[in-house]
Amino acid sequence: MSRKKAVKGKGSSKSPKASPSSGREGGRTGKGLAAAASPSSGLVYPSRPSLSNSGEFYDIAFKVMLVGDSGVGKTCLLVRFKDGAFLAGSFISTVGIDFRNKVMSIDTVKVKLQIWDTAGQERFRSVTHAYYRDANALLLLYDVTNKASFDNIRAWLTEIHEYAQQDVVVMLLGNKADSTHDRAVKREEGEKLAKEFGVPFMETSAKSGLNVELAFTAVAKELKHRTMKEPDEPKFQLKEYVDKEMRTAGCCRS
Ligand SMILES: Nc1nc2c(ncn2[C@@H]2O[C@H](COP(=O)(O)OP(=O)(O)OP(=O)(O)O)[C@@H](O)[C@H]2O)c(=O)[nH]1
Ligand SMILES: [Mg+2]
Repeated sequence: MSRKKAVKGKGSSKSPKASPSSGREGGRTGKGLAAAASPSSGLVYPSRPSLSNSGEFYDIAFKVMLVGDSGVGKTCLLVRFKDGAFLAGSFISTVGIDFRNKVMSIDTVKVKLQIWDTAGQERFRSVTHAYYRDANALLLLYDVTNKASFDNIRAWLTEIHEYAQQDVVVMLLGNKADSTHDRAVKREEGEKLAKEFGVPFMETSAKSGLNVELAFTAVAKELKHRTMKEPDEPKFQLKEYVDKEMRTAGCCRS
């Protein structure tokens, strides 16, 4: 993780050039705009808390990207996490790239996640590539009711290795776990694939909220520990944390 792009102070957060200056904390970039924008690192090391656009103070910030095939539920997962709601009804495919911010309390630290919602459609792939290098974490989604989206995970991981930072945090999420009747991918298959690639895994549901908070919290904890770890503090074990949290909650929590 690069520390060089430190940003300090109110309103100076290095948002991508295409980000809005007012209104809701998020923005959308169309294809051309996104390709022209130079996405900056979301990492912030202020000596005192910074103020996010929504008026919330935070101590440290990271960029998280949602990736995976079109229709797997990336936008819905983000909306569930940010607003606690589910976007039911017709499917509106993301165009280009979009982002929302959320400040979380991790231990005693305010962690701002700048969450980039990418378009899964093939035609936007070059836009997504431009953003990989600044991502601190990637949530890679497939849809448990769509086998093809699961089969494509290997290709996504190849792409991640090609474009993302070497130490990027990657977590595999099998979304739409609420759709028990339409399930096409067993949980064990997801677990096996994640094990093969050495990444943490959980099933989620943007509809029910299952594990949504946990997925983002786990990533935020990992990033915060990497950055602020005391010399004598043991290394945070992301996979162990996820496994323990899921066991404690009987595998299913919202
Ligand atoms: N049952 C169920 N449906 C979901 C869930 N998450 C998303 N959906 C539905 O799946 C469809 C696609 O969701 P989106 O979040 O727009 O998918 P996306 O990954 O953002 O797609 P792109 O923007 O094209 O990359 C929508 O009709 C959602 O209502 C879920 O957890 N459970
Ligand atoms: Mg979308």
